[in-house]
Amino acid sequence: MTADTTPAPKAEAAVRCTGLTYSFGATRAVDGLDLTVEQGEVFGLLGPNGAGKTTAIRAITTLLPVPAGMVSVFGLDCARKKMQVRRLLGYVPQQLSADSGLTGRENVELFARVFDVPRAERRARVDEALAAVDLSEAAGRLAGTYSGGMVRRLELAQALVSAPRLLILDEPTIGLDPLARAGVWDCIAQVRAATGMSVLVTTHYMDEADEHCARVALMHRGRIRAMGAPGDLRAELAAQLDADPARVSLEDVFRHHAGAGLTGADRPDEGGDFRDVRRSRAAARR
Ligand SMILES: Nc1ncnc2c1ncn2[C@@H]1O[C@H](COP(=O)(O)OP(=O)(O)OP(=O)(O)O)[C@@H](O)[C@H]1O
Repeated sequence: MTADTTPAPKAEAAVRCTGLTYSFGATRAVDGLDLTVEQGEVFGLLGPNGAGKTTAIRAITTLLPVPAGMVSVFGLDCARKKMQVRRLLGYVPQQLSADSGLTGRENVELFARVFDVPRAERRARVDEALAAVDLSEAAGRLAGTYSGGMVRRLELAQALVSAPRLLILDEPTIGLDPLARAGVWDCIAQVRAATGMSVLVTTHYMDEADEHCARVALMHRGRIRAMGAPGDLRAELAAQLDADPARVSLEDVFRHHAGAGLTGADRPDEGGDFRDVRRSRAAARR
């Protein structure tokens, strides 16, 4: 008897974008984006302010139309199966979505109702979501009394309560101190390990993506400039430059692929590079 060598059918990708293009008037925010997020992976979409990350995410979440190209989530066409796609998603937007006048628990309960979690399961699912982000003890306090890190984790609980297969997070750690950032990433890792859900996250913190994402896409001016496992991208550049791989960062990879344009010198309205962005956000917080 011969062994069956037929390869197992490949699982449908969690996200597949092919030639996604989106313009705001004359501004081409996303310019022919090809991207695949495999099931179960944590995928980082990286780039400076204005790179087109949020626009791409909003097309994937069906909040923006797909005027050119194709976007699918678990094989469902985002342009034609909006409601089915939405049922598979948990989305934490960049803007704060928690209500400071409600307790942590009430915020999560609200999302459970909005996402139509069956009434009989609601209490248990809210408890589980709060426990997953380590907010069980603080659940009875008003969200307005939470620290920045707790608010971000609360928003994560809001997105998790509907048990999504794909979690999409837009800049989940922006404005947080290093300890709070680590707390958010720990929650993401634990939930992913427990549920096997796929995670698509945008950030311009290259060091965080390097540590926490299985694969990343480096985006600049609406286009992907490099894509792969962070370690592979760093090793490739080190080999090209004949440099010590330990001394090559993901930020170096980005600079290498995005070139001089990253400084914004030829696009003054966008302004600055990663270090400038970090500095300006830090200054804004002060
Ligand atoms: N509603 C809008 N109207 C007009 N232009 C927009 C709008 N939203 C985004 N843009 C422009 O589209 C481009 C991509 O913006 P987008 O917000 O997708 O970038 P981003 O990578 O998410 O940036 P950030 O890290 O600041 O969130 C930018 O040039 C931006 O100015």
